[in-house]
Amino acid sequence: MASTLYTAMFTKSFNHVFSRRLAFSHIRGSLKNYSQVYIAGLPSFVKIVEVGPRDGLQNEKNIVPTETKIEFVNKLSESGLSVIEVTSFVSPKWVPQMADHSEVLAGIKRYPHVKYTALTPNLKGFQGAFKAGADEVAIFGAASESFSKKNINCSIEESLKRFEEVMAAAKIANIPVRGYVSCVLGCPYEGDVSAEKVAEVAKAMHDMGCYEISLGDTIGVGTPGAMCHLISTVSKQVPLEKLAVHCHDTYGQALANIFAALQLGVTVVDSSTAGLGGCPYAKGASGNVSTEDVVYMLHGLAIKTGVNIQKLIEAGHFISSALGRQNHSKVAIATKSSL
Ligand SMILES: CC(C)(COP(=O)([O-])OP(=O)([O-])OC[C@H]1O[C@@H](n2cnc3c(N)ncnc32)[C@H](O)[C@@H]1OP(=O)([O-])[O-])[C@@H](O)C(=O)NCCC(=O)NCCSC(=O)C[C@@](C)(O)CC(=O)[O-]
Repeated sequence: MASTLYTAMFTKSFNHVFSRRLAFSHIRGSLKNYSQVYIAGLPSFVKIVEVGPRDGLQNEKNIVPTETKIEFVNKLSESGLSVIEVTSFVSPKWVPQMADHSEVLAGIKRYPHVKYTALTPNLKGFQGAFKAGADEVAIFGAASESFSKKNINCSIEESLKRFEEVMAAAKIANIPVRGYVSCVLGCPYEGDVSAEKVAEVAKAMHDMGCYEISLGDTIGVGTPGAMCHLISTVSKQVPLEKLAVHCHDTYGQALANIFAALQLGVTVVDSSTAGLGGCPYAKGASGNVSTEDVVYMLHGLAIKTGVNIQKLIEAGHFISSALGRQNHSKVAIATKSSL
């Protein structure tokens, strides 16, 4: 079924329902004159959820100074992103890097076009995030029992009970809640994860009131076919317009997987500037797909994002140099070397 749908969409695309918007020749390294080609069936706008300050930094061994985190978030805000996941209110014993969550939220410049969000695994986390002024929070579960246990120290069922408490408090406080499901295309401990299990957990989180469900390929093992099967299966339980994809790029499949999801109607993509990241409880997981590369692809497909890619690249170079790391965005590397 998934493959039929996918083939149908591809055929439709290649039956030219694609057209060139700007016929400028592509100049390597240029961010202004790339060709824009519109392909039918793709959305006209994609919302980017920037997770660099949280997912990107949480795995850093050395504690990143709070001032650096604040400056990174401010630079990201200036790029036009509409959602920035700033930090997480988790146990500092589990993830010491996020222990300065409240200071970071207090120190950033707030732009009216940006929603500043935080991860909250339980009621204690929610209370902290609310007090610190997070605009939204996210609960995070998994489709794999072993990962749930390693990541948040409870079973899937127990996690859903904890999330109910967060949902109830968030409802009273009028704070929107996003839901993550991890290990949607594979688990570092269990291997294959069934799309039906993902759909079950996603439905539970949607039913309890999450306004959006982000499907996390935590260890980046998925391929476009698996992504199509996943989206087709989950969208039978959760409306397509409520789904987001969150792809790590461990096997270099992230952009292809995102493209596949867009073709099936997904319009929300999580990504991390400079391709930072990895989950401390997912051995072998590399960074998220880089926001610069996602935005470059989307703009090349004539899909609007509201993001100024040049400013994003600057934010990526800033954080990479602050961390003393190679920038993992191919677009950032290409444009830097061409200057
Ligand atoms: C969930 C817990 C807290 C359970 O951890 P626990 O040890 O089972 O918690 P507990 O309820 O038994 O409490 C133990 C201690 O932790 C404290 N505590 C309890 N809750 C909090 C809190 N919110 N903030 C601060 N402290 C907290 C609590 O007060 C107590 O303190 P003590 O009395 O020992 O001094 C722990 O497992 C945890 O913090 N896990 C977080 C792990 C994490 O952050 N992982 C990375 C994010 S998920 C991810 O990256 C995947 C994602 C979202 O990006 C999508 C994808 O890629 O797939």
